[in-house]
Amino acid sequence: MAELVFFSGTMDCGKSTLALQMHHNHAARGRDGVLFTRNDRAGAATISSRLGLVQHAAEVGDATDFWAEVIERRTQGQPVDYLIADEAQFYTATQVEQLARVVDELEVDVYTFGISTDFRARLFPGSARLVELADRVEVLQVKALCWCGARATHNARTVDGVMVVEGAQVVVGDVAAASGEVAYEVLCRRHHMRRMTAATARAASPSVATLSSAQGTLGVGA
Ligand SMILES: Nc1ncnc2c1ncn2[C@@H]1O[C@H](COP(=O)(O)OP(=O)(O)O)[C@@H](O)[C@H]1O
Ligand SMILES: Cc1cn([C@H]2C[C@H](O)[C@@H](COP(=O)(O)O)O2)c(=O)[nH]c1=O
Repeated sequence: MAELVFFSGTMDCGKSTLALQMHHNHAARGRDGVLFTRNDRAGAATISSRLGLVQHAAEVGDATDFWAEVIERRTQGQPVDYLIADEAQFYTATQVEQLARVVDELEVDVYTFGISTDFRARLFPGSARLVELADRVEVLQVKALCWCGARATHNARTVDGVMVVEGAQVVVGDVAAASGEVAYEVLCRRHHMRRMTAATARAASPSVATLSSAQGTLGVGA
C-alpha cells in the first residue's frame, strides 16, 4: 500500500541528503519518481544537500496541483511510482491534501522532507498539514546539535548575529551565512526559549568557546 511519509527535523540535519538518497535507491530498482522542491537555498528547481549532491527538481509554486501533475504525466505514458517532495514546509495545506489523495487514489508513494517549525517555534502550514495527514512522521537519525551538545530541536533566526523572534515566516537562508545577513542556528528547546545562541553563550561566558567547554562549564542543558 502506498504511503505518505514526512521526514522532519531541524535545518541542517540531512533531510535533502536523505531525499536524494531515497530517490537514488528507488530509481536503482527501476522505480519511476518525480522530484519536487520549493525555495531551495541553491536556487529554483534544485534539491541541494550540504554534502554536495545537487539534482534538478520541479519547482513548486502556489499554483502547483500535485494531483494534476501526476495525472498529466501518466496520461502522457510516463509511469509515476513515487514523489520526492523537499522543503515541504513551504507547501500549502491544500497541496499536502493533494499529496495525500495521490497516495490514496493513485497508489503513488509520497516522501516529503521539511522542517516542522519556523524561527518562532510555530508550525509552518505545510508541515502542520503533514503532521495531521501523514501515515508516518519520521525524525532523522543523525542528530543536529545545539552549541551545548544537546539534540537540536528548534531553528533560530539571527539578524546581524542577534536572535530575532519577529519577521516574515519565510526567509530563505542558511546556517552558515556571513555576518550582517539573516542566518539560522539550530538550538535545543531550552536555549531557543532563552534566546541563547552560541554567540550569546560565548559573550556571557567567554570560556564557552567550544562544545566541550560548554559541557564542562555550564553542563549540557545549562
Ligand atoms: N563537510 C561535511 N562533512 C560531513 N558531513 C557534512 C559536511 N557538511 C555537511 N554535512 C552533513 O550534512 C548534513 C546536512 O545535510 P542537508 O541534507 O543539507 O540538511 P537539511 O536538508 O536537513 O538542511 C549535516 O547535518 C551533516 O551531517
Ligand atoms: C527556520 C526557518 C527557516 N526558513 C528557511 C531557511 C531555509 O531556506 C529553509 C530550510 O532549509 P533546510 O534545507 O532545512 O536547511 O527554510 C524560513 O524561511 N523560515 C524559518 O523560520
